[in-house]
Amino acid sequence: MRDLPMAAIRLLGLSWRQSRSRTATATGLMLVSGAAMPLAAACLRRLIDSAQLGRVTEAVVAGLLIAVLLIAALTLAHFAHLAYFELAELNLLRYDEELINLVNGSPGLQAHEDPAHADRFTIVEQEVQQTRNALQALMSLAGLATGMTLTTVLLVALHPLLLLLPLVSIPPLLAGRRAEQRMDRARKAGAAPTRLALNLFRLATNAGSAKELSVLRLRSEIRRRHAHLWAGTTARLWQAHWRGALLRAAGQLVFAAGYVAAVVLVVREAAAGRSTVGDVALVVMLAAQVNSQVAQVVALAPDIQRLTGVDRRLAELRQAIVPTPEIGRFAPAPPPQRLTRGITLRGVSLSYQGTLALREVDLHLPASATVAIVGENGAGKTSIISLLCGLHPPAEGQILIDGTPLDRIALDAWRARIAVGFQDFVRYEFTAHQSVGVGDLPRMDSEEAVLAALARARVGDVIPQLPGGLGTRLGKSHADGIELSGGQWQKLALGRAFMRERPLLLVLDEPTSALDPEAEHALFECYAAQAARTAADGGITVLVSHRLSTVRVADLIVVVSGGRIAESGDHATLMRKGGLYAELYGMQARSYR
Ligand SMILES: Nc1ncnc2c1ncn2[C@@H]1O[C@H](COP(=O)(O)OP(=O)(O)OP(=O)(O)O)[C@@H](O)[C@H]1O
Repeated sequence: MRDLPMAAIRLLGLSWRQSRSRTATATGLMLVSGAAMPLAAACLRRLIDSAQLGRVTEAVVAGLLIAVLLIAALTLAHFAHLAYFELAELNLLRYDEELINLVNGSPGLQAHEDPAHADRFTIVEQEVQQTRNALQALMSLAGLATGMTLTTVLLVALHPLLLLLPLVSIPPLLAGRRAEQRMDRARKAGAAPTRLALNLFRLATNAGSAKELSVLRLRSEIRRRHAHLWAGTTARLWQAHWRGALLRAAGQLVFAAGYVAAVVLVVREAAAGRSTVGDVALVVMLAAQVNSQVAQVVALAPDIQRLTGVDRRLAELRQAIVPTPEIGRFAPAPPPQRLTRGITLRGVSLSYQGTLALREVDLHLPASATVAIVGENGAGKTSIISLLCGLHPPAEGQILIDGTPLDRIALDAWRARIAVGFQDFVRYEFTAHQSVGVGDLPRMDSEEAVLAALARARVGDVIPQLPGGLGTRLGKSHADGIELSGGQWQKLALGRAFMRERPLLLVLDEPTSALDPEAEHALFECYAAQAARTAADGGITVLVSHRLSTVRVADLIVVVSGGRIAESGDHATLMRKGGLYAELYGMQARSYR
């Protein structure tokens, strides 16, 4: 409860910053609309008493005022709605921007991979939508507070005991709060299964997984798991809803008893001749208003109380984002213009949520070299790439770029000198031009740069296959979007990787896995050419591959096994050594025969 005022102030503060005129208009209209009904009741008393005393003019003025106030009570809230509806949309946009920034706020990928963080994000993502209702509820509450204050003043002026009438409105509020806490707990407990169920839903409806699900006949198994998770979450929510409804009903009953007592009290006062007929009418009308005011507050309470949940979880999310590591006494250095020595990993270990994926890796990638990283699935190849790109900090050891530790180099500037084609590349549902162009944002709009990158990557043949050429919209999020094959998407990703012209590090992580052998062959020729361009700046080309025959031309082949460097050297040296590489190479050569 203590957090509620702060959460409300923060939401109103955000609204004020988004649009002062809309906030002021909505609040002003709601305040007037809230005051209108109690004022109309006061005018009614004046009308009845004046009519009894034969004061016609006074009675007519009171009657006209009642009409104006009723119109205000009935219409102003609608005009206020127009203003706060727009405000709520502006707020949502701001929250979305903040969430995008928060999720991408840490320098590495740890925030994305932490399951607790993912849970919190899932909840916040859903709950910020509720700030729309919370803002409406806060505005309505401002009007109600004005109305309730006026009502209380008018009631107390008639009889001090009538002050108890608004007080008996507190039990329903407390009951509402308890009910909402139950719902909050149920939602929190259901976040992880909901995430799993959504994942299964996406799997079951995603075109990409349709083939595999059909062939493996997994559909009913996925449906069964999805239904099971969903049923568990729904049952928990339903139970919390049901108990909450009982609590709220008990609170309302307490108020109903107080209302009956107030009406009886006023009728007795009138019978004793201590009040006028107008006073009786006033109390009957105000008591009914208190009833409806409290009912409205109780109805609004869940929306407002939910605001504390959103606010708290947003604060937790902000705190959970790992701040950019302190550089301490070192100012971040720019990356070198060109590499002269190369990149060195010294005693480097990497862990994912406490599990070691790389152990004590010592490795030197010489400037201008073409390096191949090979090894079995899960050996740790992509983990090495991730370290080089600064996506994960090493748990131990150092990465040196021409002798300067990577953690002392400005990360954004280092990444700007990397060109990369990831194994799990992104399928940007933009135009084909943009999907390639985003590989080098400053030159994104240049058709010449995009075509040159596609040519360097030797994947230019993908463009004539598209109905609208470079302008073709890709993916199903566009009504006229074209879906591409896995290989076509990968070709665009490769073009993207070749957009940056002079990278210090060009990484191609299994770039040919979805391509046909002909495309693969063309590509490897191209790697050699690209490596020569990159090498002019001392740039290093790193290629991760499972196909050993294609990497034999590399200057340095690094064999990774079980998170360690098993051996390294050029093809001839490694074959002479007769170790793991020679064994794997022999096996692959035999299987291709
Ligand atoms: N984000 C992650 N969170 C947790 N564990 C991870 C993550 N990424 C990789 N791992 C684990 O780290 C180990 C090394 O994975 P990595 O992706 O580096 O292997 P790889 O050699 O590139 O494999 P592949 O050839 O299958 O792509 C594996 O055991 C993997 O399960």
